[in-house]
Amino acid sequence: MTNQLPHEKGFHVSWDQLHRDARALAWRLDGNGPADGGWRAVVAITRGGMAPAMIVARELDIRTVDTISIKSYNHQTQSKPQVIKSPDMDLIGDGTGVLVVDDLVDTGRTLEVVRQHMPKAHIATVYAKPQGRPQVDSFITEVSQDTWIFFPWDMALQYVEPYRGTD
Ligand SMILES: O=P(O)(O)OC[C@H]1O[C@H](OP(=O)(O)OP(=O)(O)O)[C@H](O)[C@@H]1O
Ligand code: HPA
Ligand SMILES: [Mg+2]
Repeated sequence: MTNQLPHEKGFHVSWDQLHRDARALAWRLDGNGPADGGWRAVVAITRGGMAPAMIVARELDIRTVDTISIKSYNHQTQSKPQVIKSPDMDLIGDGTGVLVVDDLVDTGRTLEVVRQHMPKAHIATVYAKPQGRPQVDSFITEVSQDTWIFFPWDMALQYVEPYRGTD
């Protein structure tokens, strides 16, 4: 394992910030579902989409929640996206009224696979990078392409040296 980042900048997101941003996403989506029936299900893209999907489902009072599992990274190295597990397609249909939620879109390759599965679903992420933006229907915060977003489940509190150092 290496500590070296392929990106110049780090954007560190706390649980509190993630909660606020996922709530903001839910509020943005509220009332924007199809006129006949609104949002009827949430599909979380595992694993990173599960925490924001839970918050969005809670805010919008949606109790039908499924998952799609797409693996596209090993640590910070991208490989060809693979569908490991599909949602219940009897429930999802073509995706009308379905909210697909992920933590972020980066290159957009994960969401390309999702769109093939559920062409009419609404895809929402909390964070977005410019290259992936065309793949996402709603998001809250954009960061630059050379930023790596660190999520709270990948971090821990730890000691840092004082700014002026110690003798
Ligand atoms: O837009 P892309 O370039 O495809 O990248 C975005 C995807 O990559 C990460 O998931 P990852 O595949 O690492 O799995 P994880 O959610 O289980 O961490 C992230 O959670 C998004 O799902
Ligand atoms: O910036 C990122 N942070 C965490 N996971 C990711 N997967 C793709 N891009 C990112
Ligand atoms: Mg993911």
